[in-house]
Formats: sequence, C-alpha cells, structure tokens
Amino acid sequence: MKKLALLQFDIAFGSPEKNFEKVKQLVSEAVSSEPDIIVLPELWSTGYDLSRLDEIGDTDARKSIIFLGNLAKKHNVNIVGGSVAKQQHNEVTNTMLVFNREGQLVHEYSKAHLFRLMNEEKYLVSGNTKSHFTLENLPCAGFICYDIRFPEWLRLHAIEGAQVLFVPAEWPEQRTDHWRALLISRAIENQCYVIACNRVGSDPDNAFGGHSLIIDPWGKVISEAGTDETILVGSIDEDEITAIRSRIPIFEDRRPDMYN
Ligand SMILES: O=C(O)CCC(=O)C(=O)O
Repeated sequence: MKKLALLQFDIAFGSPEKNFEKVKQLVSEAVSSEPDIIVLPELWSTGYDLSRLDEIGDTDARKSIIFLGNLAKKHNVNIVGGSVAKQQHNEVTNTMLVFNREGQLVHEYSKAHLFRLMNEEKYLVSGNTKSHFTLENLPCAGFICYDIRFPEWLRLHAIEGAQVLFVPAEWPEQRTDHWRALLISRAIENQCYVIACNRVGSDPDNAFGGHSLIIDPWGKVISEAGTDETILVGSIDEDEITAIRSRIPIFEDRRPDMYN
C-alpha cells in the first residue's frame, strides 16, 4: 500500500514567490497524513501567465528543482512536482519534475501535446520524450493535462510497463465532465491507477474545476476532491493491479497484428 496526498490549490497568477510559499506550507500540512508521495498541479509556480514567461519562467528549472528537492528531503517524501515553465536555450517547456525521498530529481517530462485553446503553442515548445519513472518500486508514468485526450500516448506507457499514471493539470471547470470521463477511461482501459491533481480558482481567462481524483485500475474512484482548495488523500494497493490484470488479461489479449 502507498499513501498519496494531492495538493489541490488556487495558483497565484504570475507570482512564483507566492506559489513557492503556498506549496511549502501545503507540503508541511500534507506530511501530517504520512504520505509516500505528494502530487502538485500543472504550472503551479506561474499559472497560465504565458506572455510573461521571459520574466517569471524558471531557467533550467533550477529554482524549482532546488525548492522541491529540499522539501522532499526535509520531509522524507517522494514528490511528483506537477509541472513548471522551464526556460532553456530561449525556449520554454511545460515540464514535470519528480523527486525521491532523498530529494534527488529522478525524472523530467515535458508536455507532449500542447493545448491551443489556452495558447500553449504560441509560448511553449512540446517535449519529445517518454515519461517512465519508478517511485517506491512502482512503475509509473507522468502526463500533463491535455495529454489525457491522447489514449495512444498513455497506452504506449502501459504496454511498456507503467502501472501508476500521474496527471497534474489546470483543467477548466466547463469541461469537468470530460476530465472525469477521460481519467476513468484511461484507468479502466490500461488497468492502471490514475492519480490526477487539478487546481482550483481562476485566472484572467479561465476558472478551474478541481475534482482531483485517485482512481483504481477497475475505474473505481477511491478519492475525489470538490471545487475548493484541499489536500486529497488516498491509498493505492499494488496487489490490486495484479488481481485485475489476471481477471481480465487485456495485455495478453491484445491483437497488435491487426492494429496497423
Ligand atoms: O483538454 C482540455 O479540455 C483541457 C486541457 C488543458 O487545460 C491543458 O492542457 O492545460
């Protein structure tokens, strides 16, 4: 069994200092439930203030890496650090950072599918690498928000062994029905745990729907937040994955010979 704590909060628009302070405080609160893994939302330090990324983006993600790494080490907890605006060679990526209990950066993944409805393609470049990592001996993969509309991208990771899928997001409230349906579908079809951390509150262009979720590989919702700031807790059980995969062995029954 592994315990999770998802930090669903209202991100201060374009104010990294305020958001760093908020995350520090939320992490200290979250550790009281003794989680193994803490999860943050997408672009938690800047929000969607994309036109000011030159000013507020994080060069080489250096500040975020030091900050989250220190928190992970101090509290002896793994952190799936949502994503941050990482500036590198005059380009900015929407990049997930993952830390182990020793505070080491064990994984980076840059959002592969940029979301045009929120102008991402104008300010960001997409990532080109896969997103496998291991935490607490669990084979994991990470995706960012809009990525969940591309089932083939998550499936590829499941076929390659991922069993726990993390999804930090800033998902607008008017499509909360899509958010829930897509996440539950990704869990059922891949027989994986899905751990999805959204933000709440609003920025000048959007209101965000919360409803962070922990979903088991059968598609059952284990924990779900509402639309307020909260620390969502829940546990996942590795044995459940094996049990469900032996009951309905979809990975053995696939017909890749017919899919091309
Ligand atoms: O796909 C959607 O409806 C929302 C996606 C999104 O908000 C994002 O990728 O930031």
